[in-house]
Amino acid sequence: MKIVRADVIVTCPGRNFVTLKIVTDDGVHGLGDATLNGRELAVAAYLKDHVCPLLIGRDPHRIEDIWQYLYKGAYWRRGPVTMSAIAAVDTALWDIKAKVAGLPLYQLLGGASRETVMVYSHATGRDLAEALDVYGQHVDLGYKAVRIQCGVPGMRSTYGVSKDGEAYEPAKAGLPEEQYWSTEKYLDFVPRLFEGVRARYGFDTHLLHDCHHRLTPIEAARLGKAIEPYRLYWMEDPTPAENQQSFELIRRHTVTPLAVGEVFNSIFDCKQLIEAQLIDYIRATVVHAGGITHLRRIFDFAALHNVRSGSHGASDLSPVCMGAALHLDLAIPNFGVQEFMGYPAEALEVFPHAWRFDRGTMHPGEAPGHGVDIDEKLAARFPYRPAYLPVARLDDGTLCNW
Ligand SMILES: O=C(O)[C@@H](O)[C@@H](O)[C@H](O)[C@H](O)CO
Ligand SMILES: [Mg+2]
Repeated sequence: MKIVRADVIVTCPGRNFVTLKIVTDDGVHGLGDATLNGRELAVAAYLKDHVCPLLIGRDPHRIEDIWQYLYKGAYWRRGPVTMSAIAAVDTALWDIKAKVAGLPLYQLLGGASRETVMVYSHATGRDLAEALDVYGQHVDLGYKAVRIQCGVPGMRSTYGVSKDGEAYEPAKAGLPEEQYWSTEKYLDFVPRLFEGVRARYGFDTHLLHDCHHRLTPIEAARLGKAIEPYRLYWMEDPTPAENQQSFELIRRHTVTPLAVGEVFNSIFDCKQLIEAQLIDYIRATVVHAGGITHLRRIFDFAALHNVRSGSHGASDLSPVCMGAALHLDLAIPNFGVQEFMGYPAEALEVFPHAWRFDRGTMHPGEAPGHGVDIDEKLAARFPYRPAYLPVARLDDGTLCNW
């Protein structure tokens, strides 16, 4: 079998997505997600100009060899653009292999280790009262794990909260929006949010929260310690993880579980975090961490150190990525939880999918491959629209972590 075509499809059904479609001489095709929020066209160009021509004529079954060829052969290793492109190729090849075998992808990964995949949803509110009400709505929908984010009194904007009460979407059309941030106000307020959740809903649901890289290690340590009575499932991205050693300081002070990894693209971004058991959940995902092949390697390494998975699944990771992620989630022994924000209705139409959601759990479905396809005619009706993640500044104008 040979690869005869590799096409990059850019579409914006509610938000921008980049998809790689690989076609074989047998007429089988596979899809991979290549979406990098706010830098979509860079990955599209990397694929079109530098990767697709290298694929033509190769045997699609040689997934590991093609992965190594694209990784080692580029000379320039790692980085989100390169690794998202490699991920797209890898995911499409696994899709093809499973389709040829006539099996859902999870069967090729060792078969199901569980019946369903627990997902966590996003409860957001402009203030405490709204956030607590929305949390309750998610519990009523059957979610067993809910992440809560809330507007902070005295702060004009904050991470993770939609302005209009609609579904939260971080990227905005046009140039990046400037937001403001005050760690002091946040740290004063946020323990009350978790106290409110536990007082009203008890301890039956897993409670999650994303700090979105905003704290210094010592601030994160202070927060983790303060919120121990509310027993969070995890505190996510408390501080930027470029310096993995930072987490030693946080760990020394708190038993609040830590989850990190949505911006990671390689096992080397989390090697120390995992080896030294500085985190509890690794949140890397298929599209940004080199595809099924490389993410499986990360998860297996994490399993050796009692670290569980908690893959990023925001709406900027396409329904193709979600499909692929669910197969891995179902198969690996050290699964923790999968993020699921849902998608705009148009996106679900552009990407027909076998995965399904049922009261806080998901399943990748039994279709051969990863089970997600693309309606190219419909996709063409939604051309790319520039959209960017915001940036954040402190009161004095200093640019800080968003
Ligand atoms: O945990 C999450 O879902 C977030 O951190 C994301 O919304 C993140 O900001 C976006 O996916 C960035 O593209
Ligand atoms: Mg996050």
